[in-house]
Amino acid sequence: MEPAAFRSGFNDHISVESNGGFDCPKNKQPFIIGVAGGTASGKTTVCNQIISQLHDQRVVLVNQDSFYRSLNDDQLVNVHEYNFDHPGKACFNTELLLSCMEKLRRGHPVNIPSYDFKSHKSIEPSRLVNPADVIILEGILVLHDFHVRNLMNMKIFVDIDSDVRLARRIQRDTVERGRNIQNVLDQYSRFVKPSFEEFILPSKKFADIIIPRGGDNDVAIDLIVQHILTKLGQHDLCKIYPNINVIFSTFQIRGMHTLVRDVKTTKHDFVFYSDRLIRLVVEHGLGHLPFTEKQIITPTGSVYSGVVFCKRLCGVSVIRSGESMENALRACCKGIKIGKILIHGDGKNGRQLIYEKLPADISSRHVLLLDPVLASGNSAIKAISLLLSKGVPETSIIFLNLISAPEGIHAVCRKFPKLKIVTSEIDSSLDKNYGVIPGMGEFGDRYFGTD
Ligand SMILES: Nc1ncnc2c1ncn2[C@@H]1O[C@H](COP(=O)(O)OP(=O)(O)O)[C@@H](O)[C@H]1O
Ligand SMILES: Nc1ccn([C@@H]2O[C@H](COP(=O)(O)O)[C@@H](O)[C@H]2O)c(=O)n1
Ligand SMILES: [Mg+2]
Repeated sequence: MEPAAFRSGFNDHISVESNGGFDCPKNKQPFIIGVAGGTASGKTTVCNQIISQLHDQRVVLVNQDSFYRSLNDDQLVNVHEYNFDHPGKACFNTELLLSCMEKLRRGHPVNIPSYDFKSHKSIEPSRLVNPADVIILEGILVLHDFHVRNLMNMKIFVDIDSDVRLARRIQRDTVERGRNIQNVLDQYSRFVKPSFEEFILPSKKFADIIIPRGGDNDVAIDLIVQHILTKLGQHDLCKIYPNINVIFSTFQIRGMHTLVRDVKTTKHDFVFYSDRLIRLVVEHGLGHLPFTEKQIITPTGSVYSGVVFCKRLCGVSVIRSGESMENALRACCKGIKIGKILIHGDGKNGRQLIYEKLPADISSRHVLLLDPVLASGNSAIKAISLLLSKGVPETSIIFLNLISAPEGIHAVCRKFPKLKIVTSEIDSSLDKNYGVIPGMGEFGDRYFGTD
């Protein structure tokens, strides 16, 4: 089965032939967005907002600025004579840009040059960019060049009044790019403004979406994000199933995922970072338990209106991977009872319950079901069915895991709409062996060192 991110028919107006015979089947290509606009219109700001709202997706940003050619010594002496806003070959290395985009589109990692606006040169180190489901290409002239434009599935033009842009450019270039006001104004009137009028503004006609007010336009950004999610087929999971809770993604969490998902990560690091992620998921899951209000007196004699933790809890781990989550649960809930379930069966084969040992009074407890990976959902369904047969109400079950595949979410949530799932990331799909993609491999083997 193809990953969900690639199954939704996006890129359907791009065929393999029309894009230079790329070796990737057309339904496996990433969604490419171009963001153009005049200098300081807010392109970078808009891109960052889109990226932060797409936090569960694999997104990369490529800047056209990275492909500025380094100035040589003669050019540097007369830098104020240089036109950085012209689409000609002398200014940008568009061939390199196209080749990097082509590699990313084929699913290969690329090294993107780093550009320094103060020295007007490419500098080391370059930036390693990994393939992603969404690639955003941003820059003043990305809609001008036919070949670059032709890469895009969605073309955006950020449109802001020129006065506002000039004011922002003066501020930015004097603060961040080592310029003085006179340089900025001279460059603006000699090169930036004429090139904007001749090349950039006319490229607006190629845009699918024009965003007035740039980064202030929350509605436009939200619509764009919803459209991308729809195209990725990831749109509705949290909306269709309100019982799914994905913990808020931060760079810390992305960093931990990067480590645990990396095939090169050592067992020691895998365990360390999995434990950190598990702890976050467990803490988040506990936040979904019912509570009662309580007022206490602080040492200052003041009244604090708080809550009391839910007391009747238990954990149930699905052997063997789920056992890796027990320590975090014990660390958060002193003396918690933990039951075990062993289920046999792989892939889409039927699941068999091999062993279970659950607290006798489980039906009167809230149950935290522990299993780090939700793949097809078959094991989870078996485990949840057992809990229900023991009299645990569906509403009293919180299923905690690190990664969930959309297939598993659909299967579990359709069958058990009243339980809660707490996860740290939703992945793209399952492969033909029912492994989660991109996934993290066989969790139990990596965690317990049996791989
Ligand atoms: N909506 C906004 N309100 C205020 N300042 C903004 C806004 N959007 C961008 N800026 C500022 O204007 C400058 C240019 O924005 P940037 O996103 O870098 O534009 P571009 O990438 O189009 O050149 C930056 O200093 C940025 O912080
Ligand atoms: N060495 C350079 C290279 C480029 N510029 C200016 O940068 C502008 C593009 O970046 P934005 O973030 O504003 O889109 C472009 O207008 C160039 O004039 C520069 O000043 N020095
Ligand atoms: Mg920018």
